[in-house]
Amino acid sequence: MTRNADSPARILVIDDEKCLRFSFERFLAAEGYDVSTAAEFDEAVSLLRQGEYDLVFSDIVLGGRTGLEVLRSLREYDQSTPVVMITGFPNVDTAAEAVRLGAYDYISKPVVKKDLLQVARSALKYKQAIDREANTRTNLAAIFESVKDGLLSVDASGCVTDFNQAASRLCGWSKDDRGEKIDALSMPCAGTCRDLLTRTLEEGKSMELKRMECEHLERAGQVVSLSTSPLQNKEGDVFGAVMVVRDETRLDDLERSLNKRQSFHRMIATSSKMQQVFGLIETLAQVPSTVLILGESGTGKELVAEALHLSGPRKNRPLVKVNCAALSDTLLESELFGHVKGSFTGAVKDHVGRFQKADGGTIFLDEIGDISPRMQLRLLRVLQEKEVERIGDSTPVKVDVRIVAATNQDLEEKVRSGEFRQDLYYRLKVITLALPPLRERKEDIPPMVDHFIQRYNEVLGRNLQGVDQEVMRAMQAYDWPGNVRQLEHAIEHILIHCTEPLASLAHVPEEILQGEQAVGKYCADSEEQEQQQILAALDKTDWNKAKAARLLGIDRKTLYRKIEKFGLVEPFAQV
Ligand SMILES: Nc1ncnc2c1ncn2[C@@H]1O[C@H](COP(=O)(O)OP(=O)(O)OP(=O)(O)O)[C@@H](O)[C@H]1O
Repeated sequence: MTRNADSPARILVIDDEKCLRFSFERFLAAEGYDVSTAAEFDEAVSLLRQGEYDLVFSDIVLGGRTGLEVLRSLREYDQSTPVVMITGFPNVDTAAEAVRLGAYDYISKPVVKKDLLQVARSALKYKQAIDREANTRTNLAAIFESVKDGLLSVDASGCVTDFNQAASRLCGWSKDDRGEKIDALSMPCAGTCRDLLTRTLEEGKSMELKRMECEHLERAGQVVSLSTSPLQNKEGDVFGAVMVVRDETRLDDLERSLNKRQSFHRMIATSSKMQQVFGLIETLAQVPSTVLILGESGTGKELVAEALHLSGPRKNRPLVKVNCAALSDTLLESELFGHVKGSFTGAVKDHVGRFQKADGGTIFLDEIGDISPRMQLRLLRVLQEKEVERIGDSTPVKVDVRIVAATNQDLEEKVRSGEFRQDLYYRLKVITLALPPLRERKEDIPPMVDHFIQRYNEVLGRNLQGVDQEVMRAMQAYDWPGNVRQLEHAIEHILIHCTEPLASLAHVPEEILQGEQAVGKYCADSEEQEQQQILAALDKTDWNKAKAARLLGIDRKTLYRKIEKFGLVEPFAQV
């Protein structure tokens, strides 16, 4: 029978004296209690079995039976309902005995109304407290079982006192393990949790272990976080410990796949175009063929070369990078092939070339479109013969080097115009890998912004939390002629100019706000066009070379080299 919490307390009065039953009923009912009466044992037992009582008054002598028998019968199925014995003078000892056996109290005849009501109130209060405790316990047990985390408790001696279903599922414990010492249990895992619990008991301190693979035999790859706390009494004595086992396997898997998609080596990108690039890099890394990386300046060609090297079997051998546009022809030749002492003025000692330094590994020839016809021929020989000749020494040296080249120029056009050797072009473009410009993969901008903020926070010792929505909108609207390099510079600019936690438009470089599209995308098809683009950028920026390089989206060093190559002079300096 379900009882409303507001319904009056139900009291059963058991006595064979009619007038006592009558006066008890009257006194108690007047107080608002719901009172029933029984004159003898069988009737009492039957009423008790039918209904839920909050309190029982029972005469200690009931014809041939006793109040003790009523108590015993009730306790077979109900531990909490208080029973108060009613006793005449000669039976006081029996009543006291009844209290020892589990009766709540006794009252002596003749019963005074005041005493009756007082004992009723106190017994009902006691019953309420017991019910509350039982409810709490039931709720706790329900919570204990319903939480997804595994919970386990041990006593002071390390014996398992309890664990929930999640703990059985995660750790493989069974009913039989209750009461066993945790360090004697055979566990299907590395047993890290057991060690942590034991230490918690010994040291009386809470402990935590984040994300560890627990080497569970039946749940391969299971990753859990553990936290333990000592159970202490008011005096601070440890009387046990609890452990929470959180299953992080799914999170770990998710993160792993997310990471895989968000970054590849040092590259950040979520766009499908870049996912394809990542996949292609993985495939190409396994073959020794020459790869030509194409893409506008700042798209990440150098990072692709790095990823190609690091994803393949040569990863433990050197990756040697050469920016062909940053060196003069003679210097480039000596850098690539090496020289012997005295082979030219200034060759004061032997020099090992970068091809030899890269032996067994990879050489990355950046800005390959810029090399002179003489260098083109020398390079062709290396590609054909797989050997190099040092300047001043005609003995060829065998090299085992994978060649990865990159350019932001239209090599095909250069071949047509006779600026680039066709045979070398065909040797280089065995496999081409084209990197899309940033404007064609704008979904990569938010993760890159986060990445660069994190990087420059570290470099500059700052704590920028991010950029506001307007900044992100402006960044998404902009076309980024300088691609990722320009985005990176923009974030560096923001970090330098912003001291607030969140960057706003006021901190964003002007060219992005004005949607300036620089001087046309920097991807020159001919030297003449290239020269014009560079001049336009220099003009626009009053010959501020850092700004011009940013506008062109090329490296500052490359710009200096180009200025030198084309013999460009600042108009003001000419006067
Ligand atoms: N996907 C990316 N994730 C993170 N950083 C990137 C990414 N792509 C490029 N960068 C960064 O942008 C800058 C330019 O990249 P990188 O030098 O590889 O470009 P590039 O195409 O070789 O340029 P250039 O043609 O001028 O030599 C570097 O600082 C690089 O770390």
